[in-house]
Amino acid sequence: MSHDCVSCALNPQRLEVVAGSHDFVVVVAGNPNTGKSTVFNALTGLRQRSGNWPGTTVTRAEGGYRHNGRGYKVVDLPGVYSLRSATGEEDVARAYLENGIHDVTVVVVDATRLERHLGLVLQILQVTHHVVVALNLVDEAERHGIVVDTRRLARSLGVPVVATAARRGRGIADLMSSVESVATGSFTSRVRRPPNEDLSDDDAALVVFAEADRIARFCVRTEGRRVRQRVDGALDRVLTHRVWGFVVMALLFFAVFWFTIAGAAVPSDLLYRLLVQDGHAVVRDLLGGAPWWLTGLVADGVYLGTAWVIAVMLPPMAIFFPLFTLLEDFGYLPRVAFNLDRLFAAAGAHGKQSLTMMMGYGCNAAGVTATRIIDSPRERLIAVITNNFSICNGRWPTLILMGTIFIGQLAPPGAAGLVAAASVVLVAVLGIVMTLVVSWMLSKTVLRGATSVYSLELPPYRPPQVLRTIYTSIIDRTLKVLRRAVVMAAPAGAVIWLIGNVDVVGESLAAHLVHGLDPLGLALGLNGVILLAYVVAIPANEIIIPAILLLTMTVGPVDFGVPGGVLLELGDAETASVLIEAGGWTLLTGVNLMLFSLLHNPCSTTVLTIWKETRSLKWTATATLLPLALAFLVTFLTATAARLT
Ligand SMILES: Nc1nc2c(ncn2[C@@H]2O[C@H](COP(=O)(O)OP(=O)(O)OP(=O)(O)O)[C@@H](O)[C@H]2O)c(=O)[nH]1
Ligand SMILES: [Mg+2]
Repeated sequence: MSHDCVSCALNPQRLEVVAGSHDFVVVVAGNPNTGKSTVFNALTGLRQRSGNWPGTTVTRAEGGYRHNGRGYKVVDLPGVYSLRSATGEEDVARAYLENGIHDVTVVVVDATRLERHLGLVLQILQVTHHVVVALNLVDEAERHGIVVDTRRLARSLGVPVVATAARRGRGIADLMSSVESVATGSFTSRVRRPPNEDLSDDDAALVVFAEADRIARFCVRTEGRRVRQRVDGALDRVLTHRVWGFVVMALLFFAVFWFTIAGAAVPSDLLYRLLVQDGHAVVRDLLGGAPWWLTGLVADGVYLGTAWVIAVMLPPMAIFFPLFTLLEDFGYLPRVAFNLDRLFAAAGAHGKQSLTMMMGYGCNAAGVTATRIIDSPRERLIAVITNNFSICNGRWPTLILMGTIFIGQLAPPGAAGLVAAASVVLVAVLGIVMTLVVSWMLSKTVLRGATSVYSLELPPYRPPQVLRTIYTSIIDRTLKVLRRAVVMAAPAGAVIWLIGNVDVVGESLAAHLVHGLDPLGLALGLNGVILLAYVVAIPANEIIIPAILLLTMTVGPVDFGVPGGVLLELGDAETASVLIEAGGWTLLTGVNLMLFSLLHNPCSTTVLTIWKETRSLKWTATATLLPLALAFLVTFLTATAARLT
């Protein structure tokens, strides 16, 4: 089960680095959250994910650089607390450090917490002498009046020590030179006394930590008062307070969603006019001489589907990801995990599940991979199965549109936006409630077992780099997700156009399918169009709304007298009137679509990721079908209740 992937990482064959055009292999190791991935990125110029919480990296990443005419292959590992520990993602790192074929180990330590991180350095030195210590985060140490004497440290350890501030690239050139001198043998590390073989593991650990403490006291000087601890402490008293912690959390998340929804409105509108309205006309013109079906397929199917997805998804993602990353880099996410810990424990789940839940807000596939930070297989499965209730990017647009045209409309015009945002936030909160309820149900039935006791290290608050965060989260996350959406939207647009235009016994194929699905759809307070759209959108949820609009127009009773696809050029108000007049939608349809969107099965990418992570057909099927069954049940209940009143 979940540890299969870890054990194959433990397989020594997998640990061999494939020979390529490099002369040396360098591995970056260290305690969690010390900036290993940031050092890796600075060395290689890559953009491996970093974040201010322990457990950001769960698998190893590889890259390379050239220095003085030699090629270096670099491997970034998950953090380890100790070479003796044995949790999921730590195993990957530990096995690599002990058996991996590498020439130099760069051990990254946090200059502000040297005493805690030297233990691991000493343990690694018992395995290899080819070590360079990257004393990272020296910028933060300077800010807090902590001075580390690198010469003394290097002398005590017998290996080169380089001060770095990897986020700004400081010290990286020196680090490369030191790596070179250790790799080529021009620097000979001092061989340390081997550990006493007769000691028990516990005693050996005590010896190591006593030495770490001695070296740290010898090399670290703290100037001035420990302002940082006071500030961090004061912040934590509020942010992790039993009552205020929740208040701040609710306000912060409301603010993030509200900024996303309100801030995306204007740019979305602009893109919409540019890509969907003007762009569509241009594409049709360009295809002027082509046969009608080609124009239809390309302009009304592929182009419109894709343009719609970009216009609707790009702005909210470009706002949501940077905001979320700023909170993450500041160090807020582990505090949320701390606050929600009791709720998750009461639900029989692991406290770290709140971290994986939050990763799911961008993309459930990412959330599922992040569950590797949970060691217990039982609790990890609960986290995998319930990640679906974190609303991913593909689903925000549907919620926002439904909230705007069905719920916002109920409020007076001035408050419409706020009410629409509130309805979306309410659905998100419902998602958290569902996560807890389903976790509880699973832990009481098929996934019974003890709740793990774990220690969550609260990382220090770190002022994030605002501009850089905005830049990297737009380039890395937003564009990556968008590319995927577009790749999925183009063929889906073509499929929808085709089934809408291929006639079978007097009706289009789409009409046959929609009418077949109508009875079930209406019983759920939805309709056949919505269900068919969800089938077409199994590869990617992003295309639900364009699929619904195109299908409504194709099979709806009202003839708008316009060629296929053109209805997608409508704004919110017109979209509403199309859905209501041609599709026969009511408030119930809008609300139930929101509920269905929250609950239904994960997209195909996520299902594939669940399979890769669990290697179990049973659990992959459970994670796929349980949410779908819930979606049917909840929408059926609300539809029935609505009909009775
Ligand atoms: N101020 C400052 N922040 C840094 C520096 N290096 C890394 N950080 C920040 O520290 C946090 C942790 O960095 P990562 O590179 O993700 O750390 P990691 O060691 O790979 O973490 P895990 O993979 O979770 O073990 C991020 O928020 C980084 O932006 C630095 O030199 N200075
Ligand atoms: Mg990392």
